[in-house]
Amino acid sequence: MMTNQVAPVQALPASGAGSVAARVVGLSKVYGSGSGRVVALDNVDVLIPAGRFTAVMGPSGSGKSTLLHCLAGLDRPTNGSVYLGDTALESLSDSALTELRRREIGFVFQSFNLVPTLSAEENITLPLAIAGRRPDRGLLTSLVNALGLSQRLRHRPAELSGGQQQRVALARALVTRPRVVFADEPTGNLDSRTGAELLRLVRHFVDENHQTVVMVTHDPAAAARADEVLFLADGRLRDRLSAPTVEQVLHRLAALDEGRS
Ligand SMILES: Nc1ncnc2c1ncn2[C@@H]1O[C@H](COP(=O)(O)OP(=O)(O)OP(=O)(O)O)[C@@H](O)[C@H]1O
Repeated sequence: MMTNQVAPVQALPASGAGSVAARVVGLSKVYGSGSGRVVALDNVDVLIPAGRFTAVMGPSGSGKSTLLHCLAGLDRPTNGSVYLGDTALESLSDSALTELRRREIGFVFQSFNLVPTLSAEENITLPLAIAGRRPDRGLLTSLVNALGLSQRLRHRPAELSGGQQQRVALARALVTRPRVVFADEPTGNLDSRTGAELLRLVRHFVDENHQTVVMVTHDPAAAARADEVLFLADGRLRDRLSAPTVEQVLHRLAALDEGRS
């Protein structure tokens, strides 16, 4: 059932249709040592296609967030390689990695992580301000309109609903035109209707703007909005499912549990 194959590095085109946005090869991540040693990821190969929506599922502690953090350059692997496009992250110094992250990666967190003292607009443009770049007004307007935030730009996060805050966080992740947006349980703090609306917007940016998105989720309905679901268990890639339905996702999760017991 599992097709855990990674094409040779040289054979992968850098951009364009059918290209690869990111990949990990032989990725392992070990935390701690001695009796506190935890193998969070164990020799994982994953390929993230450009312009597609990939979901990552698996039981609690299976390594989903660790995989996302390694892919996004927020955490360094113990072994193996992470590529963003053609760039091997291990070849970069910490400052070059920070620079690359600012340019090429957007991140959406479960808890929104907005700056409470800044307005919605200031939160959205913060990554550009940090990078010393001016906002592209056309892009900003189209993002704000697509996300239904035009009447909320002067509001602070505390004056916004959870769904609005997460839409601000999504705009902030998209405003730099990143190569990949990583989302760690972006609907985890939203009710199901608001979560579904956020996923509709994510899907819109994938379909209309060819945005690459990788999302960790526990919710089969959320995963079913993706083009492909990767299933992790015990730090390993156990299964993958293309064009998922909710029923198929549930079935694969059950099979994953049976495989572990
Ligand atoms: N900084 C850390 N120090 C020590 N162990 C860690 C650290 N981060 C993660 N782990 C361990 O690594 C394993 C994988 O954690 P990870 O957060 O990636 O799992 P997850 O699948 O995202 O879980 P959840 O669904 O509960 O968020 C777990 O056993 C966790 O306890």
